[in-house]
Parts: sequence; C-alpha cells; structure tokens
Amino acid sequence: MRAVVLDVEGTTSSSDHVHRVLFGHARRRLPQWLAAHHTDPEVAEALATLPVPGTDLAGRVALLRTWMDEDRKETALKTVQGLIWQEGFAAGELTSHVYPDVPPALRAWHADGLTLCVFSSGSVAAQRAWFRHTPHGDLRPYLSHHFDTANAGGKSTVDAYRTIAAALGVPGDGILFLSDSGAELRAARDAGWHAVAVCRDGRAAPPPAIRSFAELEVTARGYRLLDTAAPEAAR
Ligand SMILES: CSCCC(=O)C(=O)COP(=O)(O)O
Ligand SMILES: [Mg+2]
Repeated sequence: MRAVVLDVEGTTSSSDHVHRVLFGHARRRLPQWLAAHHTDPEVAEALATLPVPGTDLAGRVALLRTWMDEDRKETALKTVQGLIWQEGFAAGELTSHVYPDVPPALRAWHADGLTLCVFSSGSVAAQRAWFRHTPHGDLRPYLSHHFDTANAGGKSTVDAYRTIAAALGVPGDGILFLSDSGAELRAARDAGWHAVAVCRDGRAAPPPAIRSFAELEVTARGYRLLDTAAPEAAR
C-alpha cells in the first residue's frame, strides 16, 4: 500500500459525538453566526447555492436546520457547519472524539512511510479543526491530505475516488479506504481501491471488516486483518 484514506464519522470517530456535540452546536449557533457572516465571501458563495428565493436569512436558517436534521451531505451546509465548528474549537467550546486505537495506528502507518489522508463529508476546515483538538493531542502532523465533497465529490460516487487517486498520484490498487458506509466502500472498490469496513459500536458488515484499527496491519507490502475478525453481517 502507498496510501490510507480515512472516513471520520463512524470510522476514526464516534457518530454519536458528531451528532450530539457538533451538530447540536451548529444548530444552536446558526442564526447569530449567519447574521454576522453571511457576507463573508466563502459563506455568501455557499448561501447562493441554496434553493431559497431572495436573501431572507430566516429562510436560509430554516432550510439549513432541516438539512441538519436530515443529515444531508450538501456541500453548502457542510461549508457553513465547518466554519461554525472551526470557531467553536478555537474558542475551546468544542472537543473532538477519536477512538483510542486510531492514534497508535496512524503513528505506525506514518512511520512506515504511508501517506495518510482524510475523506469526509465534513469540510476540510472541519476536518482540520477536528484532528487538531482531539483528546489524544494534535493528529494533523500524520495527515497529509484532506478531501471533502467540495474538492473530491460525493462520497458514494466512483469519480470522487478517481479524483483523490489522481490528486495523490497513486494508482487505486495502492490505496486502502476505511469507512463505516457500505455505499462508500463500494464506490471506492469500483474505482479500483482496496476497502475495509469499520464496525464500531457492535455494528456488523460484510468482510473484510474490522472493529478497531488494532485489527489491521498496513505496510508498503499490503494490508492484513489480524486474528480478531469483526462480526459478519448476514448478506
Ligand atoms: C469533523 S468532520 C464532521 C463530520 C460531518 O460533518 C459528517 O458529515 C461526517 O461524515 P463522514 O463522511 O465523516 O462520515
Ligand atoms: Mg462515516
């Protein structure tokens, strides 16, 4: 392998923490934050893509909150959420969650010369703030590239994985993707990548699957699941 690409929610980190802490924070802050920042160029560009007539802020807040409730992965929503979270992390109002098996694996794979990247629906700004403020310290030095729906595309689309491979300059069969989403794993495999399901919190998935990064060995020669196999889902 030459590169490992990591999903965040449900893979490196708890889905519950993302929804309860991050989504809750963005939902509460949204009206005041948008009033203060709607003319910032990056925010204005995101807002211009919303299917809301006129420039009414209340209508935009309502739509973005509905999308949050539906966990929509719209790029405009992810841009706004990411900027709100970036501020929240910088102010010490938020902390991230990373499973304890993740930092040792990142250290080992990085020391072995592998390129480590993140691909999340969360924006690049959100990813950087997230991995900077973990209970295990700043993990950004291990992560050389960040991909999101803006710079790569939707996570269930094959083209996103081709775009990432091209950006890394690594052929698909040199990349291993770790994710909790069957649709994402399928899209990555369709692009010629290797892909392993991550089953946190007792979930099950078709093999190859792991419950923890400690069950996975990755080196330049390839990857190997260690003895304790994750529970298999009925097919
Ligand atoms: C710190 S990234 C925030 C997570 C997020 O907004 C999200 O939608 C998670 O999606 P993922 O692709 O990481 O499963
Ligand atoms: Mg996920």
